[in-house]
Amino acid sequence: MGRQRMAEAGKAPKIVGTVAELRSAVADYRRAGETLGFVPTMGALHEGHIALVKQAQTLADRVVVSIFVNPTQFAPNEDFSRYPRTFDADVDKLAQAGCDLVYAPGREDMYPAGFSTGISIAGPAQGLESDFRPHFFSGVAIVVAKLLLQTAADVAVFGEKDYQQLRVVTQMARDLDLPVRIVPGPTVRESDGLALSSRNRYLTPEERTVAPVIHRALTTAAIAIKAGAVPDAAAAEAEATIARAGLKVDYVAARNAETLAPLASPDEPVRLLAAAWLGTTRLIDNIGV
Ligand SMILES: Nc1ncnc2c1ncn2[C@@H]1O[C@H](COP(=O)(O)OP(=O)(O)OP(=O)(O)O)[C@@H](O)[C@H]1O
Ligand SMILES: CC(C)(CO)[C@@H](O)C(=O)[O-]
Ligand code: BAL
Repeated sequence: MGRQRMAEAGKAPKIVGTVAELRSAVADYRRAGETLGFVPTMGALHEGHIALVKQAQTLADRVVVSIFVNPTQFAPNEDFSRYPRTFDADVDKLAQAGCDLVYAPGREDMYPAGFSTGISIAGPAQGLESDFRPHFFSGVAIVVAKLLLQTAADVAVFGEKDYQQLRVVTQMARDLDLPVRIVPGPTVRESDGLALSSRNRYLTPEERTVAPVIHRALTTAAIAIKAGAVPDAAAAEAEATIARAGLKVDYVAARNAETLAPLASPDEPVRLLAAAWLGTTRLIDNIGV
């Protein structure tokens, strides 16, 4: 797939809110013989999201971005109600990026009364995030499956920042024969290494100065593993570093980079993944070895 026609940067994208409007806009692209790229988001867009849009533009002729804060992936005690909602600013950023179409469904469009279907995933969904957010991947799976079926995109870009989510979505697309290519987008970071995240705006100025410790500790561990350290020992060392900086660690783990299973042999590809609380903000990050 090559990009034949780029939406004009600065031109407002078309905004649709229902599946019928979305399908009609996508049908126009299809009639013109154009391919479709997709970037699902929960809004509060930052440069990490925009990088995914730009990547999708290199993979398809048209790009649709969804903005939907998905209630089914939040537990009742989590931050659904205070999750940042910045729709107008998001659309401005997408216009600057040359995004063609914004899909912003309402809750009742995605989950009408009587909605009864679920998707349960084992494999890469087991452990890590699931140990601390047991509801999370069933919520992500159902909304991503719906979004992929609604957009009928050829290719969808997911950020490596949410690495386990990327692996889970890749597995689901394969298992369900979804006719879409799932492509990873590299993590965009601040200059001090902190991964861009919509939730970073919850951090106080003091917490913000501490937050890069996660990336620093993972980087140190990755270097140690490359130099021959035992991955689990390097992960434990990173966990201690992050805890010493005052964070409450959910996990730091070295896992098989593809299956996310615990490591069983020395020649597996390794991914280091971490989640930790800084005050009331939960941060996640990961790095390849
Ligand atoms: N720093 C980043 N670099 C690359 N992709 C990212 C980055 N942050 C988020 N993404 C990706 O953007 C997509 C939408 O994510 P989402 O809207 O949840 O943003 P977020 O910043 O991850 O928010 P949150 O703080 O809720 O985790 C996901 O595929 C996610 O992995
Ligand atoms: C993929 C996603 C948009 C599903 O709600 C969300 O989990 C996210 O923003 O990473
Ligand atoms: N970026 C992942 C979405 C979530 O944490 O709910």
